[in-house]
Amino acid sequence: MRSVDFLEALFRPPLVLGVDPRPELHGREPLAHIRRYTLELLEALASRLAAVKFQLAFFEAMGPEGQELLWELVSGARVMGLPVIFDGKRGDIGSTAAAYARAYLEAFPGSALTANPYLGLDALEPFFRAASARGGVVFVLAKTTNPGAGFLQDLEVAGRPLYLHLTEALAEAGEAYREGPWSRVGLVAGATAEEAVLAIRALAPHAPLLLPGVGAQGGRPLKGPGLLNSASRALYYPGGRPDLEAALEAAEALLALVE
Ligand SMILES: O=C(O)c1cc(=O)[nH]c(=O)n1[C@@H]1O[C@H](COP(=O)(O)O)[C@@H](O)[C@H]1O
Repeated sequence: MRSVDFLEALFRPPLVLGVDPRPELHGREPLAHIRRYTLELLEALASRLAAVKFQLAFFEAMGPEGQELLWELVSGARVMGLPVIFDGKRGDIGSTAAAYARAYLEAFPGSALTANPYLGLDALEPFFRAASARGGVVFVLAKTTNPGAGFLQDLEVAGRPLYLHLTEALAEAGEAYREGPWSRVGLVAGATAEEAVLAIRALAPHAPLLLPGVGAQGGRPLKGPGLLNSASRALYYPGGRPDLEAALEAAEALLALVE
């Protein structure tokens, strides 16, 4: 039996803490402060979260020490039994995708990775296989929160937007990776576009849905099976700075809308 499985996140409180650390908000020894603040936050919030989502770009931007910090925080979350999402939006030809899959889904069994579908389904298969073998989940971008997302995602093809064609194809591909009610092929749908979330859910009833954009980007949390509401700045920097007490209050306020 596997000791950790990301699908368990779907049975926890439906809130994801996004960790996107900005060193300029952490004083004179920023990395040490980020380490301490994040671990305290995770400890205080662990039982109230579905998962923690580490945005890889912010750690990469801190150089080699940032990478080290990331691994320490990932280890901390795992020790606390908190499921981890690596937000890397990876996507490349199959052989390279397989290397990304090794780096995240295989090295950290029971975790999730965000993926970019632009290269096609064959390029996503290594992620799906690794997730399936190691108790993970892949969240594929379907409908994103950025203002220009519609340029490709809403493109009308055969009478409906491209993101729904993608959703249908991924729901079909995800059937091979379904265990009970949930597939290991999940989708990302911005909480900023509620109608799109509902349309995606209708076409992909077995896909776990990651809903970013809660709070800072104007999205509000949505309630429903398999919906994971994700907030980064609104939870990690409530009021624009690190603040443990305010973060706990923000988490409870968001959860009150969906529990
Ligand atoms: O995959 C994501 O998490 C994601 C997808 C998307 O469509 N929009 C989006 O904002 N995100 C990520 O979610 C986080 C949003 O941060 P906040 O706006 O501070 O909550 C960032 O880490 C983004 O990279």
